[in-house]
Amino acid sequence: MKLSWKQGLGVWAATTSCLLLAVWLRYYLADNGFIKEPNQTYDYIVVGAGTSGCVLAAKLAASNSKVLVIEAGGEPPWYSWIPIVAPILQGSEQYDWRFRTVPQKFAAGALHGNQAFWPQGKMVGGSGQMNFLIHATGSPSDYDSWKVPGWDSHTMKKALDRLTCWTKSIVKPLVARPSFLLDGESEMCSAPVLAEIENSTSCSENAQHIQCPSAAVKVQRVNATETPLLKAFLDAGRACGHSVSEMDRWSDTGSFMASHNTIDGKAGQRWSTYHSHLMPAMKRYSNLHVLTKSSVTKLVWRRNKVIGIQYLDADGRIKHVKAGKEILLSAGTIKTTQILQQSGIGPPHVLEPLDIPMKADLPVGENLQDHLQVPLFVELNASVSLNIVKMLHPRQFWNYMVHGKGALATSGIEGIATLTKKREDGKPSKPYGMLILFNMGSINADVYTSVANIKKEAFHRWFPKSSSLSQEGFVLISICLHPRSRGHIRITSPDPMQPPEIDPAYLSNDYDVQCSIDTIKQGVELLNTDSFRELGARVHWPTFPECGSKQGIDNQRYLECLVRTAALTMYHPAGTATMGHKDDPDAVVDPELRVRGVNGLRVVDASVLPRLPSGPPNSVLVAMAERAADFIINKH
Ligand SMILES: Cc1cc2nc3c(=O)[nH]c(=O)nc-3n(C[C@H](O)[C@H](O)[C@H](O)COP(=O)(O)OP(=O)(O)OC[C@H]3O[C@@H](n4cnc5c(N)ncnc54)[C@H](O)[C@@H]3O)c2cc1C
Repeated sequence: MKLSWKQGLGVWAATTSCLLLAVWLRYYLADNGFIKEPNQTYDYIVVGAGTSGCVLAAKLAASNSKVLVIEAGGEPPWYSWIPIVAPILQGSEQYDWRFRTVPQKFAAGALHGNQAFWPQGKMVGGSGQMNFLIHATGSPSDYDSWKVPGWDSHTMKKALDRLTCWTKSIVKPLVARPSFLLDGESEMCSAPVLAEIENSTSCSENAQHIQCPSAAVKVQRVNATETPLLKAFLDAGRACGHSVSEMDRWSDTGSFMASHNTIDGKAGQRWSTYHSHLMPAMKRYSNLHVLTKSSVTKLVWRRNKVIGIQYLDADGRIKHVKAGKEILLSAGTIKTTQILQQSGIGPPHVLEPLDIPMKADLPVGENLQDHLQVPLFVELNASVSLNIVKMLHPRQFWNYMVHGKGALATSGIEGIATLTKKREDGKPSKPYGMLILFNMGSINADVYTSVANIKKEAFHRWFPKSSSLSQEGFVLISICLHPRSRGHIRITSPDPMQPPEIDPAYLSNDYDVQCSIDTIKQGVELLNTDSFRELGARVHWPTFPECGSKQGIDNQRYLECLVRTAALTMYHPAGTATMGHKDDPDAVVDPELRVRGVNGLRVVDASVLPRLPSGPPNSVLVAMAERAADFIINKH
């Protein structure tokens, strides 16, 4: 029987809808353990069910404690499990906090009002439920530079190794575990595996001996033999004299490699800490309660001890819950800062004008830092990239729904390079820049301009071919790994529902501009190698009028202007409740993440990072939260 195109479309739409419904049912019916009304008292209250909060809650619940997780957002939408759709959640009123910075003096020229938009997840899973899934562990020198007792590179390596389990390709087909082992249980990698590394060689001997952790980060490595673009990236790196490594390396020397993404390789799904930690713990422990759509506004005090929280429930009523042991703030950098200041923990110059009684004079909100990215579009004339037409092909849906494979099962991030350079004494520097290969030829102007606040005209000068849905190409992202600019987050009203003032002071330190330029130059150099020439690679230098008419790599003034115009957030705000030695005046929390001078309160999220690691921080935060849970369990 021959179908007309309309009938064919109808069959395709019906099949797709059924499959989507099946996925939806699978996730929604599986989620239990959410409560409507909390008890009056718990041992621990975890504020925020994001990357860090999910880990803490699961580990504390496994220690037999009564745990309440309180989350401002609701359950994540079913489509958040599909790796490629992450950007769709940005800008959503329901799932994104939609923070905005104040106008930036030295950056953000392409953005309306020089204001950067900062998406942050507002749902169970937090920002880890909408992120781009890059798994990175940083470099050893990152942790040593913190100079915080107990957080050196040696300790962090152990914590990160405990998280991730590498295995070799011959153990395929992968068998996903039905639920996670929790405390005290473990298994070997060679049996049901928790991580997929295809074609790995460097770790294969070790793989049999590594103990899989109780609740691991599943990591899928993009396979260079399947993606010609990644192969070209790695070959170009090699041709330019960089080292290329098979696996995530624990080293300060920098290298090019395939991206490791936190994707469940078997199902092709996002692997956030909701999935890895909270969801299995909710199914297993009746002492773990999760309350959603409830926003914590303040801490409740008895003298210098925090004994509970005040929150607004889903109907906007003010309510209170007590914690017998501790409150753990894991609300993410911005909201944790806000809750602390609103509760009287912060610097006098923030609290006094608002008549908020001071409980602890600490530099909460200072030391704000973020990674900035400069994305450049590289056009190709070979059919090797993803684009919207290819992604929407019915075969991709089928492949995804039936096999958990294909374009929808990827994040689009395929290659990562950590860069070093020669110092004056001839020795290599520590990693300073990162290149990311984002395999996406067509970029939707409406989506991108609205989520990133980009002026339409600037966008078209930046991504001139974006209107073609079948465009071949990729986005080469350059990141300065250790920016020196520091900003702040400050509340400007005693009303907890008013957003705080966010000023990252982007590019206020000239080092950050030059660091971005050096990274861009190393990225563009790759395009002159045979591997990219064969694909017809051509970079589009944005033609911003304010940057003059001489675009290109040899024009320093153009490059400076480009960075100040086109740098965007890489979504990693951190540092505002920084961790430090217990007597360090710049520290908000001590090495065990207790708020200095306050009893019963810890902070466990990106705000405690003294300095950003050499890469996206999500997996580092998972390791930190696992360690924090150990501190807490050992204490009580
Ligand atoms: C778009 C995007 C892409 C990213 N890509 C990557 C990547 O590829 N790789 C990577 O490593 N990192 C990435 N990141 C960064 C990474 O996801 C974050 O650093 C990490 O998730 C932060 O974890 P957290 O625990 O500090 O906070 P979050 O995960 O943001 O969790 C905070 C939680 O607290 C809740 N909350 C806030 N206020 C309250 C309140 N008052 N009451 C109750 N609950 C509250 C929030 O709703 C949220 O669920 C990305 C981030 C974004 C936004």
